[in-house]
This record gives sequence, structure tokens and C-alpha cells, in this order.
Amino acid sequence: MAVGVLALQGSYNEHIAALRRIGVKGVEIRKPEQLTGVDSLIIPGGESTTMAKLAELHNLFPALREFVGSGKPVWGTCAGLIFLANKAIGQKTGGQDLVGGLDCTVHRNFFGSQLQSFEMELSVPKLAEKEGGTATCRGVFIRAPAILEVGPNVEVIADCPVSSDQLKVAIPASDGQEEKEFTNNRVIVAVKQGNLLATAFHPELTSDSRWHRYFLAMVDESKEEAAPSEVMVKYDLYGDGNDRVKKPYDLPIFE
Ligand SMILES: NC(=O)CC[C@H](N)C(=O)O
Repeated sequence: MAVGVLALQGSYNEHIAALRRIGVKGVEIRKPEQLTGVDSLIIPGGESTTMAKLAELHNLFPALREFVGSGKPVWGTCAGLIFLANKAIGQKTGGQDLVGGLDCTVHRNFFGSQLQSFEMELSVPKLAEKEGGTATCRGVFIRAPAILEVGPNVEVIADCPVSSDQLKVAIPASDGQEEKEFTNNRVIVAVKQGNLLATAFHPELTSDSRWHRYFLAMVDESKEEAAPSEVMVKYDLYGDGNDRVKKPYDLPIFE
């Protein structure tokens, strides 16, 4: 089945092209009902406040939250990562709606403005282990967010060093937690939590297909989990009053 790509704004065409390069069809998603026709979704990078306003306008938030909650694989890149985060800081006044689901705190513009966009080789041994190739990948960071904290079920796939002037970011208080200061000299830029994958950078703008392949492997795994491995039926095979478990026959048997 095709992969859905949220096509409200941002780099959805680039994701669809990246999928095409590996022989997979990407379908543009703009309306809630279109989500029922796909079993995985990419939320692209762009500008998360604008994307949130458009999602609100098209009444997409309830359907997106349901999609994430259903266990279907969802990959957020950059603004898409912000969308998936449970908590975002550094938002515009008034904040913005988030889809949520990913147990992390993301700083929306951690690496600065458009002018501070950069590229960096990232160490990605977990990606290389699954998809082969070198143990690094090219990270394209455009007005990029960064993940400052993750919950216990979040697997970190890549992090990167930060310069000293980016340190000392205040993480505002939230339910049951006091305000704290983020002073680590590394930030997290790629994570996986169950059916959710998130990257602060843009793999769709490089020719390295491994991130798309990695996501498609998550899609395959989720289908395997969803499919009943073997339908078992119980019946009285020997007519002795005891129901025994037996696999049903694949083909009709005429007796
Ligand atoms: N390239 C991107 O997706 C940038 C995201 C941007 N920092 C935002 O707030 O939406």
C-alpha cells in the first residue's frame, strides 16, 4: 500500500520523490478521510505553525491523533517532528496545536533561524546496522528543531554536538515538573518510539535512501504484527467430546 505524505505545506514533494526513487508510491494527504486509505504517514518539514493552522483549518488534528494512536507508523521530519512531540518550546506567541504521541520535549528553533541552517555528518550506527552503508549520514538542518529530553520508551538514533552559545535553554515548567535549564553539550536529532520515527533534519533532501527504507521496514513490521500469524480454530477432532486446537486447512477439503 502507498505511504501517505501530509501535503499541507513544506517538503512533501521531496518525500514523494524520495519514495519514488525506491519504488514506493507516496500519496498526498490533505483531508481527514484520506488517512483511511493509507497505513503509514510521513509528516514533512516546513513551518510547523503554518502547518498547524492548515491542519486546524482542514480539521485534521483528530484524525492525525487517531492515526498515531492506532499504532500505524508515522515519521515526522523537522516540522513533522515538532508536530509529533508531546511538548514543544520556543513556539510563537499563543503556541500551536500538536498531534503529540512522541514522549519528548522539542525546541522548535533550537539551531536558530534560516541563516543558521547547516549540514553535518551524523553518526548513525543503528541506521547502518539495519540498512547497511556507512555508519554516518548527511544531516541537512534547516531552521532545525532539536530534542532536549526524551521519555524512557524513546530510542535515540542520532544526536549531535551543540555550540556553547546554544546552551542554557530554559525548559518551562509543565505538569508536575519544575522549570529547568538544559545544559547538555549534545542534543538528540533522531528518535524512534514504537510506531513513531522522528528526525530533526531532512533525509528527503539527500540521495541517501536509508531513512526512507528504515521507515518502510517499520511499516512492514507493523503489518506483520497486525496480521494474525495463524488462525487457530478449536473443534472436536476425534469426536470424543474434547475440543482440540488445530490449524484450519488452507484449501477446502471435500470429504
Ligand atoms: N525545516 C523545518 O521544518 C523547520 C521547522 C521550523 N523550525 C518550525 O518551527 O516549524
